[in-house]
Amino acid sequence: MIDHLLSLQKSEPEYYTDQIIKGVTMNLVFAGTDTAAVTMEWAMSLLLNHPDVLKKAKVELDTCVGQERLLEEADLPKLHYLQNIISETFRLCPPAPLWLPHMSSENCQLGGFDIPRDTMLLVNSWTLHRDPKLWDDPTSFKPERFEGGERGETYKLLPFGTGRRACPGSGLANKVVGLTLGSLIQCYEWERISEKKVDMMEGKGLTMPKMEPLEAMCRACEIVKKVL
Ligand code: HEM
Repeated sequence: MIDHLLSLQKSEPEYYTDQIIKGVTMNLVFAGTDTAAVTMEWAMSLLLNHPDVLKKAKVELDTCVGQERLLEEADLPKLHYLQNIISETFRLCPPAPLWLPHMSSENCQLGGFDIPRDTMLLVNSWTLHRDPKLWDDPTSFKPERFEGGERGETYKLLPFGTGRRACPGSGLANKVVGLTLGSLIQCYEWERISEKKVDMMEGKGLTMPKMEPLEAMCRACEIVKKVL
């Protein structure tokens, strides 16, 4: 991508300055790394607290991919239950819960409030994702609620924002999270470090980190010996 930006600098040097290129690159690194890492930490925490869900995901991976080769990007569309786990993680623990600030371009009304032009507006997807008017049993972790795919509950899920300023990295993020989480489940047997459930308290920060970093135990599966 930097190569591409540098070649654009040759044709349009006034716009693609070094400062713009540095800014775009840093923006993508900041926007794309912590968000995906936090999602995986929440997903693993939820799975460790719901071993039945973890077991079902493992069965899906063993059936669709097996223990002879590693999970690949091309496998992801077949792994519906893994995708449902990711959707349910995004619902309960959206890594960018306040999106980015938006601004009203005209006077308008929102939810019965008069909003003047040029007002900063923050959307709280954490609250929307737990609204009992929109979701059945909203605080429970139930990946099955997404079983209808696009025709099911997915349209109410807004972890990447919506509209023209929605996250341009959503496709990449879904692949990174799917491949990493899927590989962790395919390659290792996971357990909590004690009988006590993983603490799900949220810490402070733009990308909604866990208050307590996740600690877990894992044992390598057959595939790890074969591929490493
Ligand atoms: C789990 C991963 C991610 C989540 C949950 C996420 C979420 C979001 C959200 C909620 C917004 C604000 C949308 C709005 O205000 O309407 C956003 C914006 C943005 N995201 Fe992501 N993001 C993720 C990964 C990525 C990745 C991988 C990239 C790029 C490599 C990226 C690049 C951006 C950029 C550049 C914007 C600003 C877009 C604009 O202002 O027009 N994000 N993201």
